[in-house]
Amino acid sequence: MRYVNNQRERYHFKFNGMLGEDAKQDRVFDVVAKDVVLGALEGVNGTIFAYGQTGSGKTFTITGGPDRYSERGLIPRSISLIFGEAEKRSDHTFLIHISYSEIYNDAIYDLLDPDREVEDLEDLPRVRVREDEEGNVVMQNLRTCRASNEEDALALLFLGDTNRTISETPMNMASSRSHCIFSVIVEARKIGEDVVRRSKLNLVDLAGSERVKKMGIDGNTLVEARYINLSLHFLEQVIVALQERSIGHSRPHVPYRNSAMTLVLKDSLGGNCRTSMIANITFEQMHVDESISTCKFAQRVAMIANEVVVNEELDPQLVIKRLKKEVHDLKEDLRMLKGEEADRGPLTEEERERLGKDVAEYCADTSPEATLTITGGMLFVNAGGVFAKCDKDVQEYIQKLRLQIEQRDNEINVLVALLQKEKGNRIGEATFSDNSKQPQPVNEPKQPKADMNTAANGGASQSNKDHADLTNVDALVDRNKSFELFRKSYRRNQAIEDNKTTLRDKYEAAKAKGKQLNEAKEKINQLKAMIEQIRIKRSVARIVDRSMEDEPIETDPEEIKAKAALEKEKSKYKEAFYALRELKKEIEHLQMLLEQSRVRLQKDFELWLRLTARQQQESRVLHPHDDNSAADAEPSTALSVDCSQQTNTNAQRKVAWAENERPGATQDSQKNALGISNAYLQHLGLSDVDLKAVEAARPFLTGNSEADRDIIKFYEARAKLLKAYPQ
Ligand SMILES: Nc1ncnc2c1ncn2[C@@H]1O[C@H](COP(=O)(O)OP(=O)(O)OP(=O)(O)O)[C@@H](O)[C@H]1O
Repeated sequence: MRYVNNQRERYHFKFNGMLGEDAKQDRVFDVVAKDVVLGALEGVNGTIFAYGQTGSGKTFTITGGPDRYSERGLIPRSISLIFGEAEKRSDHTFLIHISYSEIYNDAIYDLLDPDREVEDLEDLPRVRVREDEEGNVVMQNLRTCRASNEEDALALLFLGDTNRTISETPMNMASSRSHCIFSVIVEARKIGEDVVRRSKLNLVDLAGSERVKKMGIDGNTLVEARYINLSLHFLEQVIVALQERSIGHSRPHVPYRNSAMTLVLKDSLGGNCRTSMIANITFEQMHVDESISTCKFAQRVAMIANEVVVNEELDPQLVIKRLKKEVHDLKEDLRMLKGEEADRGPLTEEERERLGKDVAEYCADTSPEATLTITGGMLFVNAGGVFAKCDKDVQEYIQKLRLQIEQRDNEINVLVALLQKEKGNRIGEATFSDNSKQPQPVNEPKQPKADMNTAANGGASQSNKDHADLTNVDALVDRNKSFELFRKSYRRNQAIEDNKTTLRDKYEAAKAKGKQLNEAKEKINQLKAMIEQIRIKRSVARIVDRSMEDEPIETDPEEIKAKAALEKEKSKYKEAFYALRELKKEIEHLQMLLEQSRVRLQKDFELWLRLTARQQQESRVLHPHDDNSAADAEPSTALSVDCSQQTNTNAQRKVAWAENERPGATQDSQKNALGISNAYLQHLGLSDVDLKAVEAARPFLTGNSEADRDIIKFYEARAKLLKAYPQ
């Protein structure tokens, strides 16, 4: 700790590890997530959550980048590890379910909704969260979908992400203004045992932890920001309470119930859960305050000690199954001992004789090890009086079996009652649905309002209710042209094109591997047939020529050669098989990325269209006789602009950024510039909510046109001024 001018200059934090800017996603996964995910397979609950300021890379870490396969985040990597391990553990059976929810303004929404035409968040089903009598958190109305394999699980992730993208408002397009929780519910049973292990793995992407004060925001944006800050504040309160508790302060209450987010994450925070927190920070000087506050928060979280146990219990279903089998076997024994026969004819003379002999021998044998083995179909035969000697023993044994059966039946009844009660409890808490019943998310991705081609072809199906005012704008008459124009200069177009090329290459590679696989398979079959032939020939030769009988089989040079070739082909086959499997995964991932890019491109296009229309209308109103209304006035660096008389909005707009950049600008002149920017917005009837739309549009405003450059500069300048002089 160091102080300069009474200001703290240095901070020291101690964490489990630090990953630099150049850390790749696979390393992040290995360091942060791998153990937690493997724990979930062993019945230990796990949570991984990312916390940090807006834009620090939380979504990138948890879900992944939008462009490349190598940028897959913790969720797809965890899915891959879970199903890879499940396949390896052949002595276990695994049952995997997925849920995916979003918390926005303290309300929880189910992102795995396959049915509806989602246009905004309110179209998604609402989830209620409550605690049961034992304090367990119950999510009511949250869909929990079965995933039989990795593809199913990825398709569900994709479905949720697509719903998330579609339901984003322009205000939150540039950043996630909600918390998202992707959960994997694992049930593992060892074959032949009655025990089941259950665990839940949560991967949580929290909303950005700052912003309200810096942006002069109002309306929905302010409400949204308040909710985010409030829930993060409650999260902090929970962490502080837990921290105090962990260092021995007796604190009666941990305020989980203050917000939906803290309640949902109750177990992850201070409960039975192995929790990893990722503190995402930005190194830039201007974000140093947020970075320090993120580190402080992480430091507190690091001090909480959770108590983790393996969630293991007897599975009533399995016990019932085993007991039923036992009862069945006992009944069979009983029937046999009572001499009840299934429909078999009478013993033959020969059987009678043999049975009589065996029984006589058994009865004559006085040693305790004496056994009677009855073979063939005689097991259920009424052997007449042959058991007379052992009758008393048999009666006792029968009685014992009866008692055992009764006991087992009782156990079954108790377990069935238990199971019914449990089922009753679960009804209404979560909807378990078999994924196979849902529309396949991969092959039939959620269709946005209109697809890329529809948009390019006139967008007849496009909902125009928001854009009715666009119809008179010349530049927007031809949506085809507009779309093409937009697409070409779209910031992410290059990444989309690159992905298309990669996808084509991967298809080619998969085709080549498929060919290799088939060739190896064919050769394996040929070699097997060849070895078979060699063996037949040799056997025939041995029969014909008795002198060959002594020749050792293993040294047949022809067979040895064929076997070596077979081994070689088998390893080629294996190599091609695994390569093809990897390629398949990569191809599917790329397909999903492209589909998501398509959805986002369409949304961005709509937003751009709206902004362009607004710009043009603005120009027409202000310059009705000026065809070249975009002509610029020089940016004014002198703050003599009187905004009440100012009609040239371009100049008015430029004042803000010019003043912001001007060397030697004073506080007063900058505040004045901010005032002018306010007046500018007011003059146009724009609010900061609209400005947020501009902000959202910024990443894809290319800066190629003067108007675009203007908006970008204005937005940047206003953001900086607001940061310096919060209103
Ligand atoms: N490690 C990285 N490598 C490359 N790009 C990254 C990395 N981390 C983040 N980015 C990029 O930075 C931008 C912001 O990241 P991201 O959206 O993940 O931030 P965030 O913390 O989730 O923000 P918010 O809280 O606003 O949602 C994105 O465009 C993302 O692709």
